Order: sequence, then C-alpha cells, then structure tokens
Amino acid sequence: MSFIEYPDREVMQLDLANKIAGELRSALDHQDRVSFCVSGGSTPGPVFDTLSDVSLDWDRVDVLLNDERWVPESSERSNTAMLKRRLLVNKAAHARLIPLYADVPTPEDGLAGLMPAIEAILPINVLLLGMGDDMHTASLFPGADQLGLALSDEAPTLLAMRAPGAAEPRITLSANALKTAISTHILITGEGKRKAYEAARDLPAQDAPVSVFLPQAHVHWAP
Ligand SMILES: O=C(O)[C@H](O)[C@@H](O)[C@H](O)[C@H](O)COP(=O)(O)O
Repeated sequence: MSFIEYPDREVMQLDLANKIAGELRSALDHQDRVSFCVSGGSTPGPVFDTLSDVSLDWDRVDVLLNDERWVPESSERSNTAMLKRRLLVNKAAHARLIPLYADVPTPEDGLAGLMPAIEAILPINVLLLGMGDDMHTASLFPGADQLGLALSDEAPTLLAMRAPGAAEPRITLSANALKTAISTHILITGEGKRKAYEAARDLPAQDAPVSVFLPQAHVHWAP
C-alpha cells in the first residue's frame, strides 16, 4: 500500500493518468485484451480527460464502471453518461464499454443480463476507485442492505445495493470482483476524505468498506 500526496489536484490528475496509461500499455504487451475498471462520481473526470487523448491500443481495452446509479444515461447522475463524455472520447473512443446499466426497472432485474460480460473480463488489470467521506467505495456503502454479502467470500460478481447514503438504487461489483485487480488506485481529494482515509485504516470493513482495498492500493491525494 502507498499514500501519495500531491501539491495540487492538477499535478495529481496528470501523474495518475500517466501511471494508468503506463500500466495499461504494459498489460497490453502481455495480453490480447485488458480491463480497466473505473469509479464514477465527480473526482475522476480530469483524469479521464487526460487519458482519453493518450495513445495506446484502446481497441483492446475493456472499460467498465465499479458501480452505477440505477438511472438512465439521460440522468445527470449517470456514471455511464459521464464516462462517455469524459473518457470514451478522442483516442479512447475505441475502447469497449462493458455496460453496468440496462433499461429495466430495478438493478435486480438487470443482474443476470449484465453479469456474464463482466465475469468474462476478470481479473481486472487496472482498477481506479473513489471514496466517499463515509468511507464507501464503489457502491459498497456502510449500512447498505447487501454490504455483508458484497464483502464476503461468497459474493457474486455483481450485486444490487441500496443504502441510506445512496441517493438511488445502485449496482456494484463485489469486493471479491474488485480485488481481482492487478493494480489498484484510489483517488481522493480534500481534507475530509484524507481524514476518512486515515480513519478507515483502523476500522472494520463493515464500517469502512474502502479498508478492504487499502493493503493493495496506491492512494492518491491532493488538497
Ligand atoms: O457512483 C459513485 O458515486 C462512485 O462510484 C462512488 O463510489 C464515488 O467514487 C464516490 O462516491 C466518490 O464520489 P466523488 O468523486 O463524487 O466524491
């Protein structure tokens, strides 16, 4: 595990984009296809902007979200729409998006159709996680209805998730699926998330789901 502190967000975003590009290129030297699993939310956008214009064999890269809010792409809350605006453009437009949303009423309705394509691209080559002030990551929220299962060895690859801290029903990769990652990066900004990260190191997974990834993660932080 490593904690990398940057003087400002722009330096961090550029450095992390370069690190991820290097890891993807290295994986592409050894595999026909590689998988890049990314967080939604508001923090990773500038990293995606930089990555989208990096030269690599994007047509051999499978991109998927860690999790998704169960909303259509027309919603401003859609992580899929954000990904299509910020990452899957320019050179990276040639990447293949593995969907994490389907136009059915609930995430439970979508699981069976979405799961096979995700299982087919595991293990993850490069994983980019975010974190909330409540120490959730992906949609593994403290107090979530299926958190225990999602953190367990028996977890399926994909689960529906509802939580007091989540504005809408979610779908999320399980901890097991996310922990297949060969390289894990966690991207956080601001004093609140730094304090949350420091607290998470000493808390059980049920209270700090992000903690299960810390031993193998490179945590990138800027004020
Ligand atoms: O769907 C989501 O919201 C994300 O996948 C989630 O896990 C995110 O990474 C954190 O909530 C941080 O979000 P911000 O980057 O917006 O603070």
